[in-house]
Amino acid sequence: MRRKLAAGNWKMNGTAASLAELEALKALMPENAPDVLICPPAPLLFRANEAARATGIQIGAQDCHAQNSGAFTGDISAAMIADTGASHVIVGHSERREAYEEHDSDVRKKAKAAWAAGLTAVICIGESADNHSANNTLDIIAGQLAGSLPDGMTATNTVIAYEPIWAIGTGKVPTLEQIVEVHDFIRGKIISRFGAEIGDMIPLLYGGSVKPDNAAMIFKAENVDGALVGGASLKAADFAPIISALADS
Ligand SMILES: O=C(CO)COP(=O)(O)O
Repeated sequence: MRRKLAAGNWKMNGTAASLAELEALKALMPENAPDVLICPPAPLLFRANEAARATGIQIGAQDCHAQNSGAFTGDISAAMIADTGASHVIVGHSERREAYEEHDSDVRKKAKAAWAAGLTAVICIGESADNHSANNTLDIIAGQLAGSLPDGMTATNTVIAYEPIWAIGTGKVPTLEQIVEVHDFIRGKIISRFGAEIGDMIPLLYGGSVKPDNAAMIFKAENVDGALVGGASLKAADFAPIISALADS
């Protein structure tokens, strides 16, 4: 059985006061809750880990540098993230690919740095609106998987998040058929490259406008093992029903 994961990406939102949402979330979570991960902004990581300790909620970062240390002003390394007590780091989010021109090769290096620090890498992929309209989704995804996933992926060191860029923050969500098609395709690709023992066990998340009212539909897809949620992860009252929908799927 693959583990289910409800992951929240707070992006550049939240202050220390927002960490009260962790306890609120714990109170609203069902007893059979799947794994839950919150990725707050980097300055909150230490405090988030403290606040989450009694809740069972895991904490992750939103990006890391590919190097362990050095003259990289403003950056943070995977080792530093691990030092806060965090367990995961998102790499290759489309907002970073776009705003910082991160390419597959950068994402691959960051994922390896995450592994070296003992973190699970949440590797993001997803096609643009133009590629979606031109029916190039599967080609783009195949290229991103080939380029962004390092050799050495195991059943526990990686989570893959498929986030169509046109669905992020727009309220637009692919149809269930489209979600099934892409996640089945990703599953097939990782099984053929890494073998069934690994490829079958990697959790695949869907991300892009996941909300309490569409989560159950999204989790119907057999190869969707959870979600990477932006806006609706900021408030416990919005994230908890998504977690419950995943638990019930
Ligand atoms: O980018 C996302 C999560 O990483 C998705 O964001 P939204 O859920 O706000 O669309």
